[in-house]
Amino acid sequence: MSFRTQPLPAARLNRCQLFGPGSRSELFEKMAKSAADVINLDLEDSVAPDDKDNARRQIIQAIGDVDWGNKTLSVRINGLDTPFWYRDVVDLLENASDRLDQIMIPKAGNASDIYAVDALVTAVEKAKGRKKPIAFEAIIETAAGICHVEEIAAASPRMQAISLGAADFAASMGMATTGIGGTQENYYMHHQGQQYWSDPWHWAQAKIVAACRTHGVLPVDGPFGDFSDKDGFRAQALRSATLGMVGKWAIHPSQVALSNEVFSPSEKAVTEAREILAAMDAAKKAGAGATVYKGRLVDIASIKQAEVIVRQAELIAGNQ
Ligand SMILES: CCC(=O)SCCNC(=O)CCNC(=O)[C@H](O)C(C)(C)COP(=O)(O)OP(=O)(O)OC[C@H]1O[C@@H](n2cnc3c(N)ncnc32)[C@H](O)[C@@H]1OP(=O)(O)O
Ligand SMILES: O=CC(=O)O
Ligand SMILES: [Mg+2]
Repeated sequence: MSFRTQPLPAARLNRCQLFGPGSRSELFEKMAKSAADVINLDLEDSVAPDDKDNARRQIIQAIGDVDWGNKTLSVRINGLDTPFWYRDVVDLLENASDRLDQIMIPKAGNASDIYAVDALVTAVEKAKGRKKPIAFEAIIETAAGICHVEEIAAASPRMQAISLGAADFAASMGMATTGIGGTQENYYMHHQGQQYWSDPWHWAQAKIVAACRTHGVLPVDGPFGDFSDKDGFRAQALRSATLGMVGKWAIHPSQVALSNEVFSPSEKAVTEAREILAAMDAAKKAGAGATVYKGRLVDIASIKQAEVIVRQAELIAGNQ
């Protein structure tokens, strides 16, 4: 292993990110009362161009007025290819209260995109004497973004999370689908008369997870458009969790509980993880690096695996 140890990501819960358009202020209180760990107030694609100024004003007002509890409060700004993004950053940083935690940068294509937003944010923070540094999350949702995901993860000490945005990603890649995430009807293997569905998002997710883990950034799965399909959402979220992602977006309140459930380790998993740690502790005292737990090998790597689950359980317990 490299002598550089893998940095831990920010110690915060990110099991579910609930989105809502900045133009729909009647949703803000409902979002604040939800069980989502992260709130994403949107200035980008859920807001019509003529409504951007109004949405910006409403969001700035609500950041100060609404009780957001202990949630991470994030605003998705417009992409760097639009005339809106600089005004989003300047107005937010000049006028929003210190309750704002994070800015989400959509369609990040390379490290320079993050650098540009960082330069602007840093200047306004200094000019206004803002006490709390704003964190960044980015969305990988273009061909350029997935090619450069590692440099994006490393681009700024402000970077705390990266999501896969399945809708724009599919469009940018020229994928033959209008579905947002989940199983794609035509993506299957055929064997002896049977169809076996594959996961077209898998490779991009794995690439994002590796880049994030290398640089201590939280990897997150993005939207699942069909909010009436709970089984489909759960299957997608379970695959993401198994690959190392820490959470998923909710584009409708009905997806919040599902996401929280999938990205919270079960009691059984936590008990097992603690038992593995205890078994390895006993092995260490006996001078062994490996032992047997429930008939299977556990060794020093198992300690690190178990610690992932215990750390998440402790974060959840600390949040209650
Ligand atoms: C795909 C690429 C992306 O960029 S995704 C991220 C950007 N998109 C978004 O932010 C969209 C977020 N979602 C929404 O705007 C709405 O949920 C959509 C999907 C339009 C559905 O709205 P609507 O028809 O009002 O839903 P509904 O009648 O089923 O609502 C039931 C109750 O829940 C509420 N609700 C709705 N959406 C939210 C939300 N995002 N956060 C919190 N609460 C929400 C509704 O107001 C309604 O409440 P009540 O039962 O009447 O009190
Ligand atoms: O912004 C999210 C997406 O899926 O596109
Ligand atoms: Mg998008």
